[in-house]
Amino acid sequence: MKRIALLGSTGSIGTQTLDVIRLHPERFRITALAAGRNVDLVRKQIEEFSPEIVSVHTKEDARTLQAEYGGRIRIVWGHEGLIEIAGSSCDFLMNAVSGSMGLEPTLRAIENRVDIGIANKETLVTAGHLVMEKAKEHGVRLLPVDSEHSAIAQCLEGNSLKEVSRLILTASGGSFRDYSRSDLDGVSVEDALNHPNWSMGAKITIDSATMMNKGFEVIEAHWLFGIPYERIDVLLHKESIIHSLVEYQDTSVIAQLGLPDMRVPIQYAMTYPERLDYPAKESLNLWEIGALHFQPPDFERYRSLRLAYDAGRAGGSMGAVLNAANEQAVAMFLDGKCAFLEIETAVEEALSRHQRIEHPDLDTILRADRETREHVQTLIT
Ligand SMILES: NC(=O)C1=CN([C@@H]2O[C@H](COP(=O)(O)OP(=O)(O)OC[C@H]3O[C@@H](n4cnc5c(N)ncnc54)[C@H](OP(=O)(O)O)[C@@H]3O)[C@@H](O)[C@H]2O)C=CC1
Ligand SMILES: CC(=O)[C@@H](O)[C@H](O)COP(=O)(O)O
Ligand SMILES: [Mn+2]
Repeated sequence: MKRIALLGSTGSIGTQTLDVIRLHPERFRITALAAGRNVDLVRKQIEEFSPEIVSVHTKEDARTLQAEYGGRIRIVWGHEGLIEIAGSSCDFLMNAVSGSMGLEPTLRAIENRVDIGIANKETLVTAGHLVMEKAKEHGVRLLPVDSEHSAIAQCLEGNSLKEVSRLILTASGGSFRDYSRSDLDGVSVEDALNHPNWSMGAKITIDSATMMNKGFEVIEAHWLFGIPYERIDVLLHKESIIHSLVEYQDTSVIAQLGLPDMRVPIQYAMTYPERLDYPAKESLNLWEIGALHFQPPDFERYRSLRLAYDAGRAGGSMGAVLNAANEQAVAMFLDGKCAFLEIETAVEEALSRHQRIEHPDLDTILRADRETREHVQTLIT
């Protein structure tokens, strides 16, 4: 029985992780849950999964839940609560919170020597160097949950990284993939949230529409697989059937395919190196799909993708600034405080103003994150 702690239990990846656990009750048991503000859903999850410890965002919600559950469950709260869940007694941590708030819990779980299912890509964008170094030091595996990275890990199975010539990440193009740059002027939040292939949380759906999501995934792939940026490519593929590809030095290309369903990579991360049956399965019939389409990305149209490549290559503190500026600007777009195109303008401005720091430690990263958010607020308001 694998004991699972889950960060972000009320979100898109969190609820799908619980779906996987429901499919295999003999294999998995939830020991800890962490959520934000959705207390009604957390209550239902407590009733169904009987965790030993639960974290919520506010002290008030924690008090209410503690009064309801008495001594049966320990209720913690806030950022410290998330870190406590990551350090709790378990065999596997699924990190499915959104944003750089996932960084410190990831580092705590590594110290706790548990394998980590890493959905929270912002952790690696912000401080991939710290995370990978610490994971190596403590012998902890970071198992990719992101569909592209799960695909790459599957394409690498049984082969040597030394023989890889290129990683090719597929990209749907997001909600505005058929728009020209001038069409993006004044697009609404509602339209931006309408992803053609995937149902996901709001923040990643906006990242997908700007293609910052793909830029983040390039950085994520660099850290997870140790491949330099000049050998990581992005390929537009609007059907999201091929989840990514690996080219080997003999020019053979291995791809992983499947219908867009995040429960498949979630389950693979949780059972790796085994593959379990997927009882909810719907087979991929390529004849039903008909045709698959491919296009190279236009870096002028998708400027965020270029910004991410540049920040990744520059390294040091640039990833933290890229992520924090983007998080702040996306939150403001979702709140109706700025236009869609202002997201990338704010990120570009934050990156150009920042004095790059070579080997930032955790405090330096957290300071860069905080200062960048403050700076973006002044840029937009
Ligand atoms: N969704 C997807 O298909 C994919 C997601 N990812 C990555 O996975 C991560 C999660 O994405 P997704 O599931 O879509 O995001 P969601 O927005 O759907 O979920 C975010 C989760 O984090 C919780 N949360 C928010 N604020 C806080 C806080 N202050 N303290 C503690 N918990 C908090 C939310 O709780 P609450 O709702 O209770 O407030 C919710 O449980 C992201 O990094 C994303 O990039 C990667 C690939 C695919
Ligand atoms: C499901 C998943 O992994 C998302 O990150 C997805 O990749 C978003 O799609 P695009 O960024 O390709 O639009
Ligand atoms: Mn992805």
